[in-house]
Amino acid sequence: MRFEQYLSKICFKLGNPARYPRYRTGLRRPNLHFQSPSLLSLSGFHPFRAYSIFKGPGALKGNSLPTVNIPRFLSFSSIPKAIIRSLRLPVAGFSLVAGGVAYVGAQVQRASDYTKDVFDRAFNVVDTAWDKTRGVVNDATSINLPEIHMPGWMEKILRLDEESVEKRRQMQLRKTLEKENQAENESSSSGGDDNPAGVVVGLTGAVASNLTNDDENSYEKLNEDEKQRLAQESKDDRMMIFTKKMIEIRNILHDIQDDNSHITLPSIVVVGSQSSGKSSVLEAIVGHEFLPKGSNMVTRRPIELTLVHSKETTTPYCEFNGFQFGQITDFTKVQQILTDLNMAIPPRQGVNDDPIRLTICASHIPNLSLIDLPGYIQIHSSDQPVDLDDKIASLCDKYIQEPNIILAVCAADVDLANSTALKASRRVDPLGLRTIGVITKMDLIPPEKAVSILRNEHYPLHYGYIGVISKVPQLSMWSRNQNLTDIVSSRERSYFSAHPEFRELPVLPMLGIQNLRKNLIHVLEYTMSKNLQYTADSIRSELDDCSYQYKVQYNDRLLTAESYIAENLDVLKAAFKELSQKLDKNEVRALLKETLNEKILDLLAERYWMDQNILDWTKQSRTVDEHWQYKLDSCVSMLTRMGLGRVSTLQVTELLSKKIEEISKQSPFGEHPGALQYILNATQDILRRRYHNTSEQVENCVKPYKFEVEIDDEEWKASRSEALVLIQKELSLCQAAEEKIKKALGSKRLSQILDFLDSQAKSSEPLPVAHSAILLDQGRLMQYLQMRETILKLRLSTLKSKTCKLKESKYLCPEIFLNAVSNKLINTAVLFINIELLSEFYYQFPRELDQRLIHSLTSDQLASLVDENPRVKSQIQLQRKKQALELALLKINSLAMLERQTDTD
Ligand SMILES: Nc1nc2c(ncn2[C@@H]2O[C@H](COP(=O)(O)OP(=O)(O)OP(=O)(O)O)[C@@H](O)[C@H]2O)c(=O)[nH]1
Repeated sequence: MRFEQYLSKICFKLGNPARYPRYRTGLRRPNLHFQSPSLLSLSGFHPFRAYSIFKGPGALKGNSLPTVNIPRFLSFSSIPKAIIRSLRLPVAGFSLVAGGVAYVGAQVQRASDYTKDVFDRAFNVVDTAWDKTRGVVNDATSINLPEIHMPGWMEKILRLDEESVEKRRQMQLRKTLEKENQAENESSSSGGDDNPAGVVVGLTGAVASNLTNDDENSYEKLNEDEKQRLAQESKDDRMMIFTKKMIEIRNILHDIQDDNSHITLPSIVVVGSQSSGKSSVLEAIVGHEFLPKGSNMVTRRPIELTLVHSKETTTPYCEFNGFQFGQITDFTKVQQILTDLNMAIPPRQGVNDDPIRLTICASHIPNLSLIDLPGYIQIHSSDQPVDLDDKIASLCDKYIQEPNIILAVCAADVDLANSTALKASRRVDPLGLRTIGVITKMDLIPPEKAVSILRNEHYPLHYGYIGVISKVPQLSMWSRNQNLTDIVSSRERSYFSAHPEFRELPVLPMLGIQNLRKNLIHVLEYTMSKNLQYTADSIRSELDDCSYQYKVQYNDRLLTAESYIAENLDVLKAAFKELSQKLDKNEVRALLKETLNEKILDLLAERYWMDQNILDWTKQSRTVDEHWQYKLDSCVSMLTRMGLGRVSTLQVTELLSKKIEEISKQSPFGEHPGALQYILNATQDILRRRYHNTSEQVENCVKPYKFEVEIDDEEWKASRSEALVLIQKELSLCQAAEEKIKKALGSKRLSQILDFLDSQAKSSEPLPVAHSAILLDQGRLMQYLQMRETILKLRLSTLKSKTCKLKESKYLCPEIFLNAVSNKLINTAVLFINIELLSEFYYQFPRELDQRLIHSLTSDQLASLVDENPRVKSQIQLQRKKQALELALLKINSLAMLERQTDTD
């Protein structure tokens, strides 16, 4: 190949072969593309520059060598029952007494604190277990649900309003009084960190041990109303905790769910016609205006809302899951983001089923999971798709399936018979068992008609209807921060109390946002609880499947992004070590030698072989006059002033970059373009940092040679041998080129062409052209090569002669002297390149890799790097899914276990 290029280059310039001092193309010139822009700018190397040397003597001037570039069967409220029923245990009597008295007594405070703590453990034991492996499912748990605090309910938990429990408590109390200490011990030993039920039993015992008869008497002193109020509060708190836990589980499962997943945890899905008042209802529930508003169908994507009750949160905040907006406390901003995200769906598309996930955390909101959907439409505008109504209907149908609860929002001023929401809900829930009807705009119809709708006579629903007046009033500047729920409730109270029709008892609980909120909490909790076992079974089944796949496909080998990258780094570092042993001083020397040999040959060709007197001078006179002295001195000057510092440093940096790229591509990082880029950047950065220093050092140290080069005999001898090899190689190349032309044209035709060219040269008149221009070019090239062969042979014989044995004959044997000079330059350059560049690079590179690929990357960056390899990506995804399912199962089992124990008791 090199040979063809060599020939083609010559042919390129064939018009005047005599202008080409060497027919070498400089192919051995390094292809120096240093990626650093700054170094590139230093380069100045042009791919065709090699030709410039053919442009005559002057062309070489200034040319240095190329430069180096997320009715229930068992109520959760039975969890505390479980505790009460556990009072049948010897220790239990104490516990119940303690529960009643805990509310009022000072001792109770200590007991209840302990109880909270232990119950927390009962619920959160899985959290602890999970903590050990957390990190892998960071994404699933990325919503930072606030820490669960048992808000006073554990202080009240033992005070249940159920008579049977109270009787049992009395009986058990008598039985167990004498065995107090023993019970305490037993209960203590029955508790365990890893068994939630055990923890419950343990905690009651622990509480019991802290209580006295005085405490019980205090509880007895409470009147019935007080007891009922406390019991209700306790229930509400329990529900809240349960729902929150379930929402947590839902969030864990959210990110790992795919099309094959059958696990669904219930949410409340809000459906209704456009402008029926869905957003107003949701905002009244949340207490803030945050949903997109406008006439042009502003809800185009499902909005999955997770409401998280957090007592400690003084300033409510929102988080968009899957976005890096952080915690947003300004609800106007939330509204703007939601509007933008919705409006990003072009009208031509209509709706999109990719949900926006938003979590709202506040002290005044319940734990709820709600989904807002685009409103059903009757007609579409010209820029909307003709089948938009179908698209919305099918999107809503997707969400209103079991086990979700349907919140069918109907405006009171529209006949219920025409409610699209009710029609849709009836299709999937014909008995109306999981549909709640919300009648908005109650203020727009006569009270008697409103009451008639609420009586649930025409379109009965299991959970009935709730009438609201949810219109959000125009808020003044100073009332903007006020809780919207309070404002709406207050306006509702004024309206409903002003109309006697609403004062009838059966109707009262069916009115107002507050009642709607309470109903939603109860229905969601009930539905979740009802589905608890089914959900647990689904998770278990999916986990089994997932574990099986993991074992079969990956032999249960744990893989994390960190460990994967670390392992690959080890492989790369091993290859790097090998490289550093190979690419040593000798390698650099060979590289520079090749470069300088090219330079010498170019100089010889230009300065000597093109000289018309070379043949005579070599054959006959061999005199050293000024002419020939000047030639050698200028060649030495060209060699020593070629910018060796820059050239050699760039060549070595280029070689290093190339080698690092090669070993990186051969390493497992070869399948990670992103990681490769980090590696290459690290390489470039180190080399860039070392470049200037090294090149300066080399340049400074070769400076003396610009003025004087002293050669000893040994050096001369070695250089002579090398020069012979060099010229011999050049001769071989020349002969091979001739042979090639001969083969291509044939001997006969070639000699005809050569004869013609000879005759033409001798004739004063132009001869008739007997050959094509291409053939004539080939002939001229042949003449040129033959002449060069002759010169090279003569030079070889001179170099072999006695004359060239002595260093004093340097002007007669320039090839040897130039070779000796190049050796001196190379030795100096190699010395400093080795110290300033190679050693430093070999030290810094592995450390730079650790820094860039381990220490500096965020977990997201790390994950996206690892995901570049589809095989590893699917392994980590399956592993993440497995771990998320395990966590979800642990959490749901802890809830189910407490319920089962209560049932057994
Ligand atoms: N009088 C009265 N107006 C209400 C009531 N609830 C909502 N509105 C008004 O009805 C209009 C539509 O309310 P939205 O809450 O935006 O209805 P929507 O169903 O969310 O509308 P889309 O998102 O467009 O489907 C707004 O002008 C509200 O102010 C209400 O109880 N009484």
